[in-house]
Amino acid sequence: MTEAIKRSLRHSVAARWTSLLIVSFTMLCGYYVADVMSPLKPLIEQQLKWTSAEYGFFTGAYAWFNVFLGMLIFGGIILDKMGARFTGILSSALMVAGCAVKWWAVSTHSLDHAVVPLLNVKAQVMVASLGFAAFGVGIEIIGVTATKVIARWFRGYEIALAMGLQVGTARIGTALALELGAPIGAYFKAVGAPVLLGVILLTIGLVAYVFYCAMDRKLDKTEEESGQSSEDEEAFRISDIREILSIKGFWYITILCALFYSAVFPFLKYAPDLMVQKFHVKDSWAGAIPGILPFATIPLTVVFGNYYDRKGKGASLMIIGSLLLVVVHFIFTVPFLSHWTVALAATIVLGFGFSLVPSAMWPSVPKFIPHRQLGTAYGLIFWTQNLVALWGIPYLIGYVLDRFCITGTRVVDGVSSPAYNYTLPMVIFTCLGLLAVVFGLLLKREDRIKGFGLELPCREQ
Ligand SMILES: C[C@H](NC(=O)[C@@H](N)CCCCN)C(=O)O
Repeated sequence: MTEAIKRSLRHSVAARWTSLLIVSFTMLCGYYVADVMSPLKPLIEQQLKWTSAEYGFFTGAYAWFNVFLGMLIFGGIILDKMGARFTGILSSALMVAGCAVKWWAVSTHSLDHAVVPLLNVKAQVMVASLGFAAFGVGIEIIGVTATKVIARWFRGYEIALAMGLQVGTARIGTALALELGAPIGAYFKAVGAPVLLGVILLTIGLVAYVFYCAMDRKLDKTEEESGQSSEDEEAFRISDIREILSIKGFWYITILCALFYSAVFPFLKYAPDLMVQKFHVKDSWAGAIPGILPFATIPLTVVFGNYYDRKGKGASLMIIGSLLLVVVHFIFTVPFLSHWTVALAATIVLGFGFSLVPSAMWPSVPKFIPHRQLGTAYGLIFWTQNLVALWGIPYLIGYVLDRFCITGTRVVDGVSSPAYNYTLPMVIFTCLGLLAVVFGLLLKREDRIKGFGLELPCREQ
């Protein structure tokens, strides 16, 4: 056997980075579609005559199947049992199909005036929501798949930088959605136009992933030839779930993830309204300051990922990131700090927190979970995150706002809507951040006891 055959493909710099480029592109397309409806809310209300409650129903559909049908947990298990090629293609195809259904629902007139019996929900809202729910399964499972793919290719190399680059690239999708969604919709005078662009992007993402599959097959072959595939090929057993759940560090990182993202993702959903209600920003500029966040995280996630690779300190980075979150939310809580420049400065600091934690969290999991169980482990983490951060907390904040925070009525262009005091929701977000710090500290202590190596560099020196 020649030396060239003996070496696994993952030792090739070009192959490693090409694989990263391809899966990151597929993720970018997914994040575009995940966020493209947010800037379209006013157009949806004008053209499709959806109410805010209907928009909220649709937005929440993202997590329906993931959480209540346990699709994320099954997805992780399928990934470990069937591999990245099967799971990646399946989830990419699901994203395309889900987005196509959503596009059809918001573009057709055949659903006009139809209502779903018993549920009393407009048929258009329901069909769009079901499409979004299917898409939600696809994007979350491809997220787990991409993370496991990167862990495989970059083990012993720049794993945190690679994961940071993947998350940073995906956030370009979010930034594109926030920046381009409304102008495209307005230009074509159709909510469906930016969604159709999403279907096209996802189809290109699927084709790109098919190319990745060829590389993955080649990687399998070279790993086999070089005798490095034993761990990966050991079959996944259902009892592995028990094994994963018996690791205290796994629980700490899962709870930290749920708490941290609960103080970020739902906050972002309400941030434009907070800007208007507390910081007296004009309605038409409501999204301008929160919109800075994805841009700030794109380079920062990469910088902190690179730092983790070279210097380590993963648990400390997660604690610092969570602390920044506490500081930012506390600033948003203080009633007299209401100048827009305060909001701008706080959002920039939030960008640091929102980069520090993801760039240290995701590459830390392979330090204490074996590769063959990684899909299941990430699936369980994402499931908990979906349950708490993408479904439970947004619902709780909406309830708290309606029940305890209405202070009067705002009238804009002759249209009246409730005026809210955001102090209580911001106290909740601050507490979530504080709890995230506590679980970060617990994780760091567990790392010291068990020696996971979270404070050590990821890159073999
Ligand atoms: C890597 C991580 N991904 C997630 O948290 C996903 N479960 C949610 C994706 C939401 C897309 N707007 C991240 O994005 O930090």
